[in-house]
Amino acid sequence: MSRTPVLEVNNLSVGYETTKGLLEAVRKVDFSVYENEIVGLIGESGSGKSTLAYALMRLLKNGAKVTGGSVKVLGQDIYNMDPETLRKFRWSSISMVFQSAMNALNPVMTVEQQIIDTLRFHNPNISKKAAFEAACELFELVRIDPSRLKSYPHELSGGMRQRVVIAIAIALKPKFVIMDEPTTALDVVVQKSILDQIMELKEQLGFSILFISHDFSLVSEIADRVAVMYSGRLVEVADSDTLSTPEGHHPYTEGLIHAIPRLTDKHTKLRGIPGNPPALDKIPSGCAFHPRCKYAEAACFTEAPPIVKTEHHSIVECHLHAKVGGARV
Ligand SMILES: Nc1ncnc2c1ncn2[C@@H]1O[C@H](COP(=O)(O)OP(=O)(O)OP(=O)(O)O)[C@@H](O)[C@H]1O
Repeated sequence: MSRTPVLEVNNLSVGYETTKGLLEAVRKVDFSVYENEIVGLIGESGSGKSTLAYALMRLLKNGAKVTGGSVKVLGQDIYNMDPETLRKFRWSSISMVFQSAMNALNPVMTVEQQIIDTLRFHNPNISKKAAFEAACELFELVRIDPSRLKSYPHELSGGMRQRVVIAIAIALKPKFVIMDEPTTALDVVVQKSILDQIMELKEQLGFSILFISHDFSLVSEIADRVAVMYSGRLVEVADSDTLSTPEGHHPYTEGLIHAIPRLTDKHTKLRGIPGNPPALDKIPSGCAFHPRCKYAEAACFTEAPPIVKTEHHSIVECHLHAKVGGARV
């Protein structure tokens, strides 16, 4: 069965202008997200997840720029769009839930005004009454009583604020939503209820999600597929079911799996990954993960690893997997 991609990323590189020159934080990344799919993007802090997300929205901040490759959303290359087409396309076809709700919302405007502004921005002719009704409907969708529309962001709880940000992201019924750590700042109970809600909204409205997080267990629970990022590269892309098997993965993925605390393993010591991810100006030669990899061999120090398909249905970028017979892709 052929699936329709909502996002196609080809050979994408993104760099930052720094005092040390242009340094790449995303390095030749390829992946797709299909209709109705949730793809999780995980990796330690600094692996390039947010840089990639902002590049997909064409919202890179000053000092950051795409240095190669392409991004297609619903078949359209967003870097070939003129500003007016992009303005209409963003939020109505692709939208984003940012990491911090407090930063995403304007503190001196009521949330009603912020939702109505989003609706008006794309449909200037919408009547006051229709915009208000649409805002009430959105609040009901994200399970906030519409009476709270008159509130300012600081008058709402953290969970409610994040729900408002989600309401704004889905206001124009986009087909693809990027969620950058949408629940990180919330306690686990609120986190769970927001995740359940995201899943419900996805079913109801039929959008695809790129869900960014550094929480491996959370991502493998909600995503259909998971992409693992390390030092600007996607080192493994696997079905979530495949990730429940601790073996057969990229050594970095294996390390992330072993670092997950499990309630049933009361007496098992957690095994973290030794060392830290490299700085952008100190990316190791060969495989960037080799200084932290317990399996590293001579080739890993000098040669870029091949991308191979493993018997566990993952695509991994690793010399080790190529050696044990994975098919190169
Ligand atoms: N404005 C900037 N100038 C230079 N380097 C930057 C800038 N912003 C981010 N970086 C670097 O780019 C790399 C990727 O950062 P990015 O924020 O995309 O990672 P991340 O995986 O999203 O991390 P986190 O989970 O902490 O948000 C890091 O090495 C970071 O230090």
